[in-house]
Amino acid sequence: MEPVLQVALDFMHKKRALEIAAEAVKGGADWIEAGTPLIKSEGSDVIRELKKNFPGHTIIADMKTMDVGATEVEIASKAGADIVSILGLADDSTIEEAVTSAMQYGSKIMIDLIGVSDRVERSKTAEKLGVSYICLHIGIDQQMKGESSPIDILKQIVSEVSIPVAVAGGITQITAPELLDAGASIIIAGGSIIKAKDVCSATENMKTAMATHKAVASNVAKKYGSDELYEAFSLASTANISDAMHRTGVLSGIIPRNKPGTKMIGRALTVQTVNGDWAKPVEAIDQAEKGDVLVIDVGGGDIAVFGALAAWSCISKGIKGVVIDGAIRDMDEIYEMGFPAFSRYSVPNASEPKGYGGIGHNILCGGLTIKPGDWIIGDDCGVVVVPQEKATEIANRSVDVAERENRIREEIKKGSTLSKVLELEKWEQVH
Ligand SMILES: O=C([C@H](O)CO)[C@H](O)[C@H](O)COP(=O)(O)O
Repeated sequence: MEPVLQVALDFMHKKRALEIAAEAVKGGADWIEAGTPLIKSEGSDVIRELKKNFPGHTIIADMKTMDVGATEVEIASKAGADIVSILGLADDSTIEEAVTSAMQYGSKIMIDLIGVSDRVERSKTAEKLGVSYICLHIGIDQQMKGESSPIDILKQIVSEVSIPVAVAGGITQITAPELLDAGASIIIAGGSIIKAKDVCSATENMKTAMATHKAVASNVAKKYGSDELYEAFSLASTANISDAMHRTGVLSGIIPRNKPGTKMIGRALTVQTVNGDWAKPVEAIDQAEKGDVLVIDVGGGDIAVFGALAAWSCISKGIKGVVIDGAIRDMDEIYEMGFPAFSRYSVPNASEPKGYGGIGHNILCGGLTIKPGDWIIGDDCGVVVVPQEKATEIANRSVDVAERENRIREEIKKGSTLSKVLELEKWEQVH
């Protein structure tokens, strides 16, 4: 079978999905998938609309059925689906029922291996049960933690079954060629196409990558590993990061004191002191590693513990910035030197270096606990903290938020509004 590009529409809204599907079809998409969130928000009607709008294209209903296989396949097939996805985790009886129902309504079954532990064995069983396609799938939530499609398992599945094997899960114009080389017949792409500012070009680029077996450069939907977090956080704003953390992580009352556009990214070196005592903050500078951010807990004190000479010392050491739950001084000089600084207060007066407190233990700043090594990101909106144990996942989710906003921005710029693009009134929470 010729390699197929299946574009997955994982939106909540039918109108946006249909518009983006039209752009993807223009760019050469072969198959169009009604994604699971789309079907769950709009119902099977969206499958009907896709069939009506793109009659020459194979329509996939990503039902991810887990039970009542026959009924769900009947619903999707009657709405126009040519292929219906059933979870590999479902009981054999559900898969058998789905296959029988698909034969009755003229559709086919694709088994989705998301969450399956022995994917090779399950693929062999699924083929025996009569399914037409296998889909090796790394879910979006798994991708955020750094998982990607395992080439070795793909190769094993391809060698063990005779039906076409699809791959899904964060596939980009860079990764598609190696998956085809490993034997995949169907490339399922969601984010790398539907989050692109220009969906038509992104689809064309994916088709080129598939036809030539050569990567085409693209940054959309790239996933970042634990050694690439600086790069990832540099692509997201503090607002994006807070959204990715379900609107948490914000240091309350900590205000940027920088030139507009200043961004700070680094790992926390925590310091605790008392009001006006600048000994530990200044000693911490000598203990810091390049790339650290000093985070100073002064319990909200209003006498300065940090000033311009400390800031110059930080620059000498390669420290990325300072965050103070208390007061800073010499802001005119610090502003001019471009050293990122965030604090609760800016005042002229300091006190004596007495030496209370400590360096490198858990502290409170802006109402949140900060641990040494947590990621600290600051920009014109304020400061957020990302716990180090969740940093890879939050970095990827933050970039995802930024990319989805980039796409929405393009739609607004064509003359629409945020409310219209998101169909806000229709989707308000029911109270
Ligand atoms: O099936 C999918 C996911 O479970 C949400 O419904 C996606 O369509 C699939 O993963 C493809 O999307 P990307 O991973 O963004 O390429």
